[in-house]
Amino acid sequence: MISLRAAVLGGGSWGTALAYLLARKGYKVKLWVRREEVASELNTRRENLRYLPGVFLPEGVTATASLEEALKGAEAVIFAVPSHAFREVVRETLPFLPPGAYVINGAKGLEVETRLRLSQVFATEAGEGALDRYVVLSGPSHAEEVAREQPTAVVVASRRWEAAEWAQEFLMCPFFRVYTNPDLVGVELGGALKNIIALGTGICEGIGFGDNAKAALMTRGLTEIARLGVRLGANPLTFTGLAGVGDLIVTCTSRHSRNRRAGWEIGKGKSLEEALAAVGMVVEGVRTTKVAYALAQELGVKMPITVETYKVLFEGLSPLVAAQNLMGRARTREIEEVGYC
Ligand SMILES: NC(=O)C1=CN([C@@H]2O[C@H](COP(=O)(O)OP(=O)(O)OC[C@H]3O[C@@H](n4cnc5c(N)ncnc54)[C@H](O)[C@@H]3O)[C@@H](O)[C@H]2O)C=CC1
Ligand SMILES: O=C(CO)COP(=O)(O)O
Repeated sequence: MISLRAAVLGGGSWGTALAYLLARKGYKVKLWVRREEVASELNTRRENLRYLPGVFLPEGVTATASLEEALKGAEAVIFAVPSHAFREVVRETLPFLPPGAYVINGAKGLEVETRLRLSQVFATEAGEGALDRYVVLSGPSHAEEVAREQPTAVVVASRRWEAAEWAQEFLMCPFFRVYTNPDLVGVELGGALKNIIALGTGICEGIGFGDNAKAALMTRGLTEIARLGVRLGANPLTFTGLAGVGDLIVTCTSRHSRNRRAGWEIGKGKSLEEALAAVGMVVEGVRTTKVAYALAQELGVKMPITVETYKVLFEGLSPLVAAQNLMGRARTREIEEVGYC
């Protein structure tokens, strides 16, 4: 592919890793960060010490604190900011967004105040028609491994097939394999909801439970992700793919996962605030638990793991009691529940 210009918005671990990848593909990359000092440190040191130490940015990456400069001439704009900042950054970006540019969103979360998926947030800010150039990027992809060129497979989805295919070609490289999926709703929800289960798995490990408990949480967690997903219009098969089971596996088991780590700290007895401070990076699952809990109540979807995780995070329930509650639920069938609400 000919050399393209890309703007990556967000100088955390994911933004830095994606800027690295795109520059390795030979593109000219502008990495937007909020603070001038951070931009100049990235430009001189070539390393993001706070969020992705040990990774050196290729020459093709220039950091800037100016959105206007970052977006000038960009063929693609990649959002890599936490989901709670997404609406605000979209709003600031719109005046400078080149008309034909594709928007690729790597954030994995839901908006707490509105309970919207991030593509819906984008549509409310940019207009419904802008969704034709909007693509979500999801799947098992820890920044620490992507930026070290470790083999990774991800998925992109858009309501317009051509946009997903464009993003696939744009992102794909020998260490980053990109699949397409037409199910925007399912790919967004899979990426967001798996973080709740990763928190739960971390809690479980922090308590000292073993691999059986972890496997049970992941499997039954996938069931409730699919239940809510189907109720919200997703294709259940998406949850058997990279944005579903794939990302669930990596987030529940990887030493890189911030959601799993935060859960582990809570399982060891830390408060939510202490756990978040110990992680020091965004833990999307905390806010997503709030949204999924509210949606489950409102829509009457059975999500017992989400409910217990919510109570541990926000109502001071002891993790051990939460585990007992899950184990002590009325006996039920396995298969008939899958994909149901
Ligand atoms: N780190 C990873 O391996 C992956 C992360 N993601 C997703 O990417 C999104 C970003 O996560 P990370 O980069 O990992 O987070 P991070 O915690 O490493 O960094 C967050 C970055 O966002 C910036 N930020 C915070 N509030 C902001 C605001 N209001 N406006 C602009 N920038 C703001 C922070 O200064 C920081 O640079 C999340 O939704 C996460 O789930 C997705 C795939 C992989
Ligand atoms: O989504 C991710 C990997 O695919 C990152 O997960 P964490 O935010 O838990 O680190």
